[in-house]
Amino acid sequence: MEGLASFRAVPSFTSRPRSSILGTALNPRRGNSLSLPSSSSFIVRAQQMESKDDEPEPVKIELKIKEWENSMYHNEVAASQGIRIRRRPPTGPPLHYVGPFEFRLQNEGNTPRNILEEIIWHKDTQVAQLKERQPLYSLKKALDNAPPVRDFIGALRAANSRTGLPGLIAEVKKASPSRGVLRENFDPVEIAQAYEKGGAACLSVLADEKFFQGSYDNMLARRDAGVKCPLLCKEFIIEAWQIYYARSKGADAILLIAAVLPDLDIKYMTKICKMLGMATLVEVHDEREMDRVLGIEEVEFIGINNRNLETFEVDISNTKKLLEGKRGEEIRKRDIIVVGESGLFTPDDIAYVQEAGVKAVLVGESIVKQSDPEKGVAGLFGKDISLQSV
Ligand SMILES: O=C(O)c1ccccc1NCC(=O)[C@H](O)[C@H](O)COP(=O)(O)O
Repeated sequence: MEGLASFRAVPSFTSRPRSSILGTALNPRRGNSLSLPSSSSFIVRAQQMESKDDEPEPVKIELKIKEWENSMYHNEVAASQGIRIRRRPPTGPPLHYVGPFEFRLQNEGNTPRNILEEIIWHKDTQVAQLKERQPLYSLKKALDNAPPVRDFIGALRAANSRTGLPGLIAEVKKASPSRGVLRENFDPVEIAQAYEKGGAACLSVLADEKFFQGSYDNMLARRDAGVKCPLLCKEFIIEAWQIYYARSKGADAILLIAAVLPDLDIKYMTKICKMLGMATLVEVHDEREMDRVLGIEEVEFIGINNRNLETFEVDISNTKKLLEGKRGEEIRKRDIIVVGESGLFTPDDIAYVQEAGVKAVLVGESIVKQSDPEKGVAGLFGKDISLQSV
């Protein structure tokens, strides 16, 4: 269904030069013709190319076409792997004209279909801006001053053998799209210290500002405050540049979401992490994603999210379902560490996912909401799991 989004009068319809580009373009990667949306909407896209700089008009149009082709190509590959999350269309909603009026139509193609897609489209814009300020070559130089990498998976294994319980990745989470603000009085460093004292093996730090009220700077602040737990940068990664950025801010591990990234991206980004000494937690939500990820030999660390990031529905039996049968066997054979993520509130929940086969859990809401997060950790496990206790 189409809806009117914005509407304004333009001085003259003919004052805007129309491009002669029509409904097909060459896709250089495949050397064949790529089918485009209806020619009229494509002409309007080309018309929209308002300049940010002094590039001549044909160059700008060419660049926009390339940009458009890239996102279309990505979406085609992603869709062939069952990925529903699309990349942001580079030119936004197309313009339409009626007499002297110009208006934009919101439709399936140019409006995010769910919250995850909205986050990804926002990331796309944000990363483009950040990259302009700090291109990859200067980011790579900044890595020389980054704090040394700590062994994220090693810390989880050690905690698991010390306590006999899943190692805890405690999430420092102020707010979320599904739950709103979780904790008003939020001091990220104080919460991290409390989690560590309570026995967390690692911390998950939300970096996204717009949807989670997180920040990259929280990571460095924690390290400066002497927090020793390795840090997972909880961010929506769509480009390798973000991995270098996370490392420069002190991250020891990053998250890759299989619902967003095609297999080749996961493989490539996992290799970059390895090169940087970081761990890669690859997150899945359903059997199809699990099978894709198990098909990537570089993967050694998998998170099963019990939350559907498109609908927010949470069901902890998802962890059990994905670890049953052949998948569980393969995971054990390859000694892959599995993390049960989201919706874990009680010692029974922890016992349930442990029984299903996880060696670690990622928990946010239930512990961050406690007035004393250190005690919250003990409450979650039904016992004191701090270093002093065992
Ligand atoms: O938590 C959300 O609302 C959310 C929405 C969209 C994308 C991601 C989202 N959360 C990320 C997570 O999966 C959780 O922060 C993490 O697993 C901890 O979950 P919980 O213990 O239930 O807070």
